[in-house]
Amino acid sequence: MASNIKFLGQKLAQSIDVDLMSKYGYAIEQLMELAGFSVAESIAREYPVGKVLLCIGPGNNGGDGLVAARHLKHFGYQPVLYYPKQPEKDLYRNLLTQCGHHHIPVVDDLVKEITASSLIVDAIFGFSFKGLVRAPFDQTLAALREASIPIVSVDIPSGWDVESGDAHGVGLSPDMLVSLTAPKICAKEFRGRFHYLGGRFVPPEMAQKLNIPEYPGTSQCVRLN
Ligand SMILES: NC(=O)C1=CN([C@@H]2O[C@H](COP(=O)(O)OP(=O)(O)OC[C@H]3O[C@@H](n4cnc5c(N)ncnc54)[C@H](OP(=O)(O)O)[C@@H]3O)[C@@H](O)[C@H]2O)[C@@H](O)CC1
Ligand SMILES: [K+]
Repeated sequence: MASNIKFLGQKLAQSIDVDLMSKYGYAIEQLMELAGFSVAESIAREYPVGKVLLCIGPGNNGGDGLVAARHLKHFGYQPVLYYPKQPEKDLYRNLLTQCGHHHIPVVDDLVKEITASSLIVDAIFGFSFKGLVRAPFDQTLAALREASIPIVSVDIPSGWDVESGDAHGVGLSPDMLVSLTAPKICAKEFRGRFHYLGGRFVPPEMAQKLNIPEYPGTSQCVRLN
């Protein structure tokens, strides 16, 4: 590990998120844009341009995926979205509209798209995931577990408990994990090749408490392993 960075439990991760949007004055759109941008940059550092299947969940982890898709398109990748549960919320609708105007299609046949892609982005569940995976995402995770292409997980490997990891044995085994703000406790169990940190929006007071490493130059991400 590159620094003595703090690993966050579920409650602490959620309270940091609240602090960023109250005490520190951020809007969720700003945080999400920088989070998703950092995911796209982490991917661009390690994987060649190609077709990327982004699996989008119903919360803000999914929002990060929608942002990452748009930046990946600008970087020359061919993103497609699998988005089985689309909440009626302006935040996500606007991000989806932006993807539409970037000619990023929404696809239905997950198994077919896995076969046609060179990389999967898991933006299904983040730090608010709890309990056993409910439908329709139980089926989604089952299909993704069968995939033979690399998976990049945003913040948490989906299906993993935020603190105890893949306690039920139904979670994904990503090749890359992009932790946002700071890694969650489950990231100690990460066995993939690339562990990155993104979300370069942490104010110095908070960065010091969490032992966030220096981001190099103008980069939005820093490798942790
Ligand atoms: N400060 C930061 O670092 C920032 C972090 N950001 C990102 O936000 C992420 C956290 O987002 P979040 O709080 O919206 O929750 P998230 O994990 O996406 O999931 C919630 C959804 O999942 C669902 N759900 C839950 N359990 C389930 C189950 N067992 N089976 C099925 N469904 C289940 C739940 O459904 P519900 O329980 O409400 O029915 C709800 O719809 C964080 O990880 C990071 O990626 C950035 O965007 C901004 C800055
Ligand atoms: K995820």
